[in-house]
Amino acid sequence: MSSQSDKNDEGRPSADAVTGRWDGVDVNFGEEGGRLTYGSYLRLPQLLDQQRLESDPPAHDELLFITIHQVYELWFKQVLHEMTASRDAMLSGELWLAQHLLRRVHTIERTLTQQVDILETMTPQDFGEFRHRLSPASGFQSVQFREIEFLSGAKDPSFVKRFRGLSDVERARLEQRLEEPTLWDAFLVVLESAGFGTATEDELRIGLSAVARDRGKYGAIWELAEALLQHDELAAAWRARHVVMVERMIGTKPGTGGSSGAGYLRSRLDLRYYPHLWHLRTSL
Ligand code: HEM
Ligand SMILES: N[C@@H](CC(=O)c1ccccc1NC=O)C(=O)O
Repeated sequence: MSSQSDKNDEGRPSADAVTGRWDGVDVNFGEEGGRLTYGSYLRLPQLLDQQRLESDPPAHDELLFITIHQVYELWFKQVLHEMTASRDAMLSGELWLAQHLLRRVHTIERTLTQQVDILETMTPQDFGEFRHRLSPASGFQSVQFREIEFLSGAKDPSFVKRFRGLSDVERARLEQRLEEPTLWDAFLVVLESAGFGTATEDELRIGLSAVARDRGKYGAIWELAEALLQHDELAAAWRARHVVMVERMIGTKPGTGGSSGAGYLRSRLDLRYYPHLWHLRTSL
C-alpha cells in the first residue's frame, strides 16, 4: 500500500498511504493515524540498529548474546517502573495497587529466568569465539540490575565504588536509589499505618505474626508480604540459574569483569531481600 514516494521527510507514510482496502475491508485510519506508523511509534529503525558486534569476522552467536542482554535491560527498565510505582502505592496506602504491580513484576521475572534457555543454545566453543573481546565488560556493570537490588532493599554502596566506567548520569541514578525508600521501607510504613511498631526486631516480629494469624483482618497486608516474598524468591531463582549457566559456559574460569567467576556468583546465592519474611515461616 505504501511506497517510498508516499513517505514524508521523516520516513513516515503520508495520510493517503493508510487509506485503502485490506482483505476486502476499507481501511482509513484518518489524518492522525496516517502520521504514526508501527515502526515510527516503536522507534524500530533506532532499536534495530543497536546490535553492533565486537567480533571481526563476525561470530555467528554474538548477535544472540547482544539481543538477550538488550532484552534483559528493556525488562529491567519495566521492572524498575513497576517497582517504583508499587513502592509509592504502599507509601500512599493503596495496598491493592501495590500488590497488583508486584504481580506483574513476578511475571516478568519468570520470563527473565526462562530466557536463560535461549542463551544456553549457545555452546561454550561458540561463546569462546568472541568472549575474549568482551573483557573487561561484564553483567556486573549492569546499572539497572543494581538499581533493582537497591530498590528491593539490598542497598550496598560498595557496588557503586567498585563500578568501573560509570557515566555521571548512571552514578547519579545509583546514588538516588541508595537514598530513596526501598520496597521494604514502604512495607514498614504500611505496617505502621495498621498500628504495628517496627522500630525493633521484636516489634516487627510481633506485627508480622499478628498479620499472619489474622488474615481475615489483615488480608491486604498479608498479600503484600507474600508478593514481596515472591519477588525475593524469583530474584534468588535467577541468581541460581545464572550461576549454573556460567558454570556450563566457562567452568571455573575467572569472569571478564575481574571476579573469580562462578565462585563469586555462588557467594551471592544466599542474598535475601526480606530475611524477616523468611524467618517468620519458622514460627508459622
Ligand atoms: C554466557 C552467558 C553468561 C556468562 C558466562 C556470564 C558470566 C558472568 C560472570 C563470570 C559474572 C561475574 C562477574 C565477572 O567477573 O564477570 C557475571 C555477573 C553478572 N552477570 Fe552474567 N553471564 C552470562 C550471561 C548473563 C546474562 C544474560 C545476564 C543478564 C543481564 C547477566 C547478568 C549478570 C549480572 C547482573 C551480574 C552481576 C551479578 C552480581 O553481582 O550478583 N549475565 N556473569
Ligand atoms: N562475564 C562473562 C561475560 C559476559 O557474560 C558478559 C560480558 C559483557 C556484557 C555482559 C555479559 N553478561 C553477563 O555477565 C564472562 O566472564 O564470560
